[in-house]
Amino acid sequence: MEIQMIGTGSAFAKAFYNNNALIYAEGKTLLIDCGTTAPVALHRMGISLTEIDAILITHIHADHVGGLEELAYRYKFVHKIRPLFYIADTLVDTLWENSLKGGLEQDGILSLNEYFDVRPLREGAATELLPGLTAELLPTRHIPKKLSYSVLLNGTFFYTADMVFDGELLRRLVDERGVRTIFHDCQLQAPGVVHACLPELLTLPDDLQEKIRLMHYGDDQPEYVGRTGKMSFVEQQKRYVL
Ligand SMILES: O=c1ccn([C@@H]2O[C@H](COP(=O)(O)O)[C@@H](O)[C@H]2O)c(=O)[nH]1
Ligand SMILES: [Zn+2]
Ligand SMILES: [Zn+2]
Repeated sequence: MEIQMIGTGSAFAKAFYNNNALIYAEGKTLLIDCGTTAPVALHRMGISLTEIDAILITHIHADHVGGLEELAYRYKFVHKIRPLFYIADTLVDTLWENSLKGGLEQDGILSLNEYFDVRPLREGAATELLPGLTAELLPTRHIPKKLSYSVLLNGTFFYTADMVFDGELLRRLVDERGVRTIFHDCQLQAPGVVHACLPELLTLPDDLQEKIRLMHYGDDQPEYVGRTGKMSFVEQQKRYVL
């Protein structure tokens, strides 16, 4: 399994694309989240939508779902394919009713299923998304009363969506679930109100920090190189073997 972030930026970053990822496994490709900048990032990387076999959505913020209208139209009317689309069962209706319907509903097209092969996921249940690629959604805290899910891939790789600091969860995942690598969203300056912030992540013991790579950062990221303890930054568009 390999990962390539098409972007590593925060919601407001301008020097980086939105924090969305491509996962490569056994010749197939999964897109995790599809923010507003995803279509242009994929285009500039030379990646065709036809190379993406499935999409997984973590939560409903524009830097994670804002590119879906364009993808839906291009898949349906240009490529004439309906890719697999994974999302927590608790978010399916909200995504359509509150985010996409205004743009995508038209005569004879009344649901997200017309564009994507929607496969609702139950939280906590490991599901094979593509051959050789299983995912388990873990509800993690982000915005009060707003559902957001982090993802455990193939049991060993933990990809936070957007989440506040939760050192106990990270400890349990490593000690009890065998997680070896963590890609963690990170707000570089305190306070981390809706994300983990760097000062909080720096309180983690070295053995956890060594497993963590930081993503979802702001345009000030270059100022923090060398100031992240045992953690390191994920580089946008570089491929990592997991
Ligand atoms: O209660 C809130 C809600 C949002 N924010 C800011 O907005 C962005 C939302 O985008 P994310 O993708 O979740 O980052 C968040 O980073 C905050 O900057 C907030 O401060 N408080
Ligand atoms: Zn975000
Ligand atoms: Zn968010």
